[in-house]
Amino acid sequence: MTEIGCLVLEDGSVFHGSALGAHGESIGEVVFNTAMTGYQEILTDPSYCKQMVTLTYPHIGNTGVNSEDEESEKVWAAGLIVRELSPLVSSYRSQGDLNSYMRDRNVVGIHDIDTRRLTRLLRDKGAQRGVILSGDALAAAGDDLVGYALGRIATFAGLAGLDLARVVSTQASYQWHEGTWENLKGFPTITDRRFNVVAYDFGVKRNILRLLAERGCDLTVVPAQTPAAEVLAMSPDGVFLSNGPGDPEPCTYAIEAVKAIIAAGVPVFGICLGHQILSLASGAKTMKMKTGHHGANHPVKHEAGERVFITSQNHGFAVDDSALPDVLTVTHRSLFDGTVQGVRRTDVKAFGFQGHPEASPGPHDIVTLFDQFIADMEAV
Ligand SMILES: NC(=O)CC[C@H](N)C(=O)O
Repeated sequence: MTEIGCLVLEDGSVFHGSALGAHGESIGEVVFNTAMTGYQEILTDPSYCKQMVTLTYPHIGNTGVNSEDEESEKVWAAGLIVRELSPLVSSYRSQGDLNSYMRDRNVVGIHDIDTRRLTRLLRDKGAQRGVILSGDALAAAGDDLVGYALGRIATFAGLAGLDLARVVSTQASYQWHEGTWENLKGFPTITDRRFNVVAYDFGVKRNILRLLAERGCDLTVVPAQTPAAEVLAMSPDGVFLSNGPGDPEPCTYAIEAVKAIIAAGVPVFGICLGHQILSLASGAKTMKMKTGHHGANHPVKHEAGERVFITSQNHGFAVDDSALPDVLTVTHRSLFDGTVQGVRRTDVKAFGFQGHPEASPGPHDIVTLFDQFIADMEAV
């Protein structure tokens, strides 16, 4: 039997639908993602911690779920919001269905709601805090659904000022030598290891580590709060700064560490939160965006080459264009809103990209940024 579910936003809007996954309550920032595929990679992307993702693509779940498409060890998204859940699963890779997958992992979601109305609202008003309620948690609202829901939403102050990188980060260092997935073969172990690379885990996605390993990086993944001295003691050829959730500004431990690593002349490459932390360590400022960028179809222009790349994106903060230090050059810009998408230091070999060159899900247009990091390490 289908159970009802409700989504209520901080502006008081109510969406009635059906419960998806676990029944209960989930609170977070509601965003929309325009990717047509990759719901499992999206759910397991640690950068979605404390966010509930609305998928604008209307028909979700038809390829099921499988153990190879996990981008981390668990689901981090606070919830999933879907128009229509596919009643059938059909893929040779499928090992289960999305509804059971979410239920088994205690992830609350909602489907059968008008995601176009919701997306237009988010586009006009900006990302909203919200709550999904179903089962006993919905019954607890009694006759005053909106009043009750607004009270629950008020317990979450939003993402601005929130340091989540150290919350999602690994607790202990580990080595990574796995390459990217190959059809019918799975994940190869990479034995060609030419570069000693330390990767800061602020919420890293596995496909990033795989693409680095495949290019000859012998990876040591370290916790978010690892001091620079510990990293430099490993004599790395390069340091990678991962993606991650929350606001980059309160990650002062990481900003300080990156300053020291740059001062030591070690090449640095940052993706998304890592790009923001590199920028902050270089004297830039970051800001919260209205809706952020979440999708797999975002055009980004390479400033010098005049080339346009279609990219994967997932961020709600951005580097502030109006306050850039002299040591940073803007290398890429979003063609949607002109925001900064890439930076490079003018004095040392360090660069960052706001989007997701590893895709997963998304187009592979800009995967060459990983080669750029290798070239930087070779040039030092
Ligand atoms: N994917 C990411 O690394 C996201 C970075 C940061 N949490 C933001 O929302 O902007």
